[in-house]
Amino acid sequence: MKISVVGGGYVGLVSAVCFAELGHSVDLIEIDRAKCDAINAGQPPIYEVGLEERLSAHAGRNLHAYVEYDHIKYSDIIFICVGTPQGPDGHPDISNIISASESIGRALRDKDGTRYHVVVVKSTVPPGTTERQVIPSVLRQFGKNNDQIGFAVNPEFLREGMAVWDFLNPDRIVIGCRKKMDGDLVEAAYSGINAPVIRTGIMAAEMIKYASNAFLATKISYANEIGNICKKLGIDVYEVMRAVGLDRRIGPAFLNAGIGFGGSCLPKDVSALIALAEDMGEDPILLKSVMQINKLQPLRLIDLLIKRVGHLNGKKIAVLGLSFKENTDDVRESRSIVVIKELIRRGARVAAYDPKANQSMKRFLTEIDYCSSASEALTGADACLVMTEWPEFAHLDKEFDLMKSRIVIEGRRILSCNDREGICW
Ligand SMILES: NC(=O)C1=CN([C@@H]2O[C@H](COP(=O)(O)OP(=O)(O)OC[C@H]3O[C@@H](n4cnc5c(N)ncnc54)[C@H](O)[C@@H]3O)[C@@H](O)[C@H]2O)C=CC1
Ligand SMILES: O=C(O)[C@H]1O[C@H](OP(=O)(O)OP(=O)(O)OC[C@H]2O[C@@H](n3ccc(=O)[nH]c3=O)[C@H](O)[C@@H]2O)[C@H](O)[C@@H](O)[C@@H]1O
Repeated sequence: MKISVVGGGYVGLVSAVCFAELGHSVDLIEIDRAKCDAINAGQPPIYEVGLEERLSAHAGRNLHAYVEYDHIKYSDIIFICVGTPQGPDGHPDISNIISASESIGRALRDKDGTRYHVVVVKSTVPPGTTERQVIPSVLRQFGKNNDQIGFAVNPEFLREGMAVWDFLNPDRIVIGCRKKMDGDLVEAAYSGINAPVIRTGIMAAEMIKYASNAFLATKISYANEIGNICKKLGIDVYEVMRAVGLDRRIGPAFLNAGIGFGGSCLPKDVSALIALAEDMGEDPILLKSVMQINKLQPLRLIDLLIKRVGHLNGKKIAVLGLSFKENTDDVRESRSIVVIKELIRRGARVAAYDPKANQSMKRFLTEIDYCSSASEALTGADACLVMTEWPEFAHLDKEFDLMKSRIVIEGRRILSCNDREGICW
């Protein structure tokens, strides 16, 4: 099949590479020329496990990146994967979606012949967006026989850090469409992947994505609330949740308590669902509490730190982990940003280290020392905060002896050292 993917970020680039891996011929449209050039050179502009090898195997062969939209007229399917960042009022900003839709409509207007195309929204968009915004934007620009274009929604469920594996091994593939043949075409793009395919209407597919992310966020805030109660009682919440998660009706995933959820999606998508509900006169009490717990959780870490070291003015605090989770260089909505800002506000000197995300964090925080190893950050530190579950942090132990005093607080549980002297969470 000929497939176009619009947007070469975490979702777009991973989807493009994986569709190429499945044997399709893929054109990727990315408006950022530097990213586009890097992709054509086989260099992913983002870090994802397994992405670089696969991209270099397909770039210039059955995967080509372009800044212009011209090539999409040869595609059977066009996946929209542009960003939908959070807007100021909680609603997502869908301006990239509208501009991509208009560009698609314009590019298809110039096509010859009667090739049929399905435009598929893979980006996360509020229910109603495809029907009310995407379809009219494409068709207005296309301006010809509407029978030549179909539409579908195919939300993406990959996790950063596991993106390639998740794309190729999904728990389910959700396809929402009006016409059966449009969904059949999208389904054919995934042939070779073994997963249940759920066929729905367009709005239900959009909603499935929000309902899934909101539920994951709810599990985390629930674990954090139980964790906060456990802490007061001197109980280990990890021990509790391990047993709770063995109930098959609950499941073990997403019950790790700590500093809360970050990233470009869970906070944004829960906020979008809250805004959507409020637009319709609903008061989404549960979802608002999920966000409230998540907002307060990183500040509890600072309280704990102050209890251990007293005031922070002039103290050196080592921060291990800057990305919002392990195995990614993405720092969007990372809990480390909130925590570091609070440390700085209280006069602390911050020495930070991340295996992959030092560079990306430099765009958000300039007033801290970026270190090239955990040992460098720990040397002479008054205390250490472990913020991300990077596997390389699991084995830290004697490195903590480089500190002025061995005060280590785990914002996320990762350390496996035998000597837990001075370590708490
Ligand atoms: N990051 C993730 O793990 C996941 C994200 N999603 C959703 O997928 C969508 C994309 O997310 P990310 O890949 O993280 O975003 P991103 O910000 O990493 O990438 C978006 C890319 O689209 C490009 N772009 C913007 N406007 C464009 C246009 N008009 N034409 C061509 N390219 C354009 C940007 O330059 C950027 O490279 C969002 O709706 C997000 O909520 C869904 C599942 C997982
Ligand atoms: O829509 C999206 O963008 C994606 O959002 C999340 O994926 P992602 O944000 O990449 O990462 P997660 O593994 O979900 O972690 C999100 C945050 O929650 C935190 N988390 C996760 C699990 C847990 O038990 N506790 C916890 O605090 C992580 O450390 C991280 O900060 C979802 O897991 C994906 O299914 C979805 O496709």
